[in-house]
Amino acid sequence: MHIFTLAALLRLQRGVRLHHICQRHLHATHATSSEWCVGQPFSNPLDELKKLLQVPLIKDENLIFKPTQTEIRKAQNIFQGNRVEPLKGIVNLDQLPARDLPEIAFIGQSNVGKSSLVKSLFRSLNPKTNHRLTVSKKAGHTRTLRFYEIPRKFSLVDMPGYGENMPEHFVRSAEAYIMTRQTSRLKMTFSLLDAHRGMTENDQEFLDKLQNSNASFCLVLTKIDKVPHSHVLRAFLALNEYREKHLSTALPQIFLVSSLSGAGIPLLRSFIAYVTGNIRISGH
Ligand SMILES: Nc1nc2c(ncn2[C@@H]2O[C@H](COP(=O)(O)OP(=O)(O)OP(=O)(O)O)[C@@H](O)[C@H]2O)c(=O)[nH]1
Ligand SMILES: [Mg+2]
Repeated sequence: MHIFTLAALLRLQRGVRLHHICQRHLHATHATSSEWCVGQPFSNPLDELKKLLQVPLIKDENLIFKPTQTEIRKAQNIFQGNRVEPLKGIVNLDQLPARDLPEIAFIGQSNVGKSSLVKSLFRSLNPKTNHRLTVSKKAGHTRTLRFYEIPRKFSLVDMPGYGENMPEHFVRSAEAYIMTRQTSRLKMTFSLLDAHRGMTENDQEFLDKLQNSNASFCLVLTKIDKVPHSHVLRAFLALNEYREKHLSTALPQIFLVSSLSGAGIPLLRSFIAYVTGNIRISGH
């Protein structure tokens, strides 16, 4: 079954409000970032969070993307065994690439880790590409839409962020691209939120715009290495609760990643390979 059909079905479902339950059942923990996915590079960091609760973290049916280890491994080869071509950054949408490749966009507040995530997805595959993709401590570093193509497979699109030091063209460039790019081209928009900072008013405003658009989008919690697991759990539950209340069109599954440690990256690679039609996932 195609993922959008699955997502459409799941939109109709309502999850339980776990946030309040969690406050009562949270195990005391001081587990640190370095303990994510130890010895299991292909696992979902969410599995680590499950250990902190005595009740289910999320409903089983909301975990809709469950590839096997073999399927995840296959996806790594697509990212790490192919040449990546960075295109020239653009601001005007009439300069968008004409090539008919599936696209995946990364959006979020400035400094949330968009460029780092794209870099991490391609890491170790092509050092020449890695050094062209720059990141910075200073918010507002990426100023244009940057397409990174794996020829004949897909493009990942890094973008400027909203919030601090947002470029003046943000609405007519990044935002307009996400809201108007035909869904036949833009297969998925990853909306990034910082596990350390939690969801901000700017995030809520942008997520509400996505909800009111035709864009297919899903939520990604970044920088999970930066804070204790209990902090990530609270950020996850708050985001999941917001999703249940306000974001019925978002994919019900939230991804957790650390671009620094690589936790969650193989799973995200396999999801991208799947939504762009580059691998098959059994049962989907
Ligand atoms: N600890 C940690 N730091 C991260 C992670 N991802 C990004 N960072 C740091 O966060 C800062 C911002 O990262 P970028 O990838 O440039 O963020 P961005 O969203 O592209 O920012 P703009 O281009 O300014 O919109 C940099 O100092 C990164 O090193 C992560 O997973 N863990
Ligand atoms: Mg950037």
